[in-house]
Amino acid sequence: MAVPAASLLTASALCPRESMQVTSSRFNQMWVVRNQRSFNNHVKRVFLQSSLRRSSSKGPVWPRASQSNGNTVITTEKLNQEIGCLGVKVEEGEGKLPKLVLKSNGGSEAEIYLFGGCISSWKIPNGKDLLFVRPDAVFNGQKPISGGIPHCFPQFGPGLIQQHGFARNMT
Ligand SMILES: O=P(O)(O)OC[C@H]1O[C@@H](O)[C@H](O)[C@@H](O)[C@@H]1O
Repeated sequence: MAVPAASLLTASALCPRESMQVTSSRFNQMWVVRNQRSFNNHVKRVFLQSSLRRSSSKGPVWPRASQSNGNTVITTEKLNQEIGCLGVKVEEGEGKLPKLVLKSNGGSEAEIYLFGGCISSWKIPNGKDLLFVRPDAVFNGQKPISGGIPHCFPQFGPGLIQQHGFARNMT
């Protein structure tokens, strides 16, 4: 399961002083993160190297949504067998994308799309949803889901790679 990769990436961004291991199933690598700056530099190096190998006359090819979708298709049923448990269920969400539905004893509920690890909904016990996605958000497993609580990594906003980084395209 690759979801923890996105979560760990965010955790490393939130805890820059912590040393932690970050695994990426997509790149089959494990990094020991000692600090955020060196991790970001490492990520940039990895992408620079791979993009230079694929560079054209137009310059380096940075990873984009359409290139991040080469994962094996796994059914909701199989995902439930792997990670489902009391209060944690995988359901088919918008665009047939799998989402985790978390239910607490206290009556609150959250939904997390595995694509990008995007938290799209958090309902408090009275049923009121405190999060929202953009009304025109696309759920096609290629374009990042706009809204909710996304994983923007390794950058926020525009920069060397696509807006808000590549983590929003990871599954
Ligand atoms: O449309 P995206 O890629 O999901 O980005 C979400 C938002 O990200 C913000 O950083 C931008 O200022 C907004 O303009 C944008 O709508």
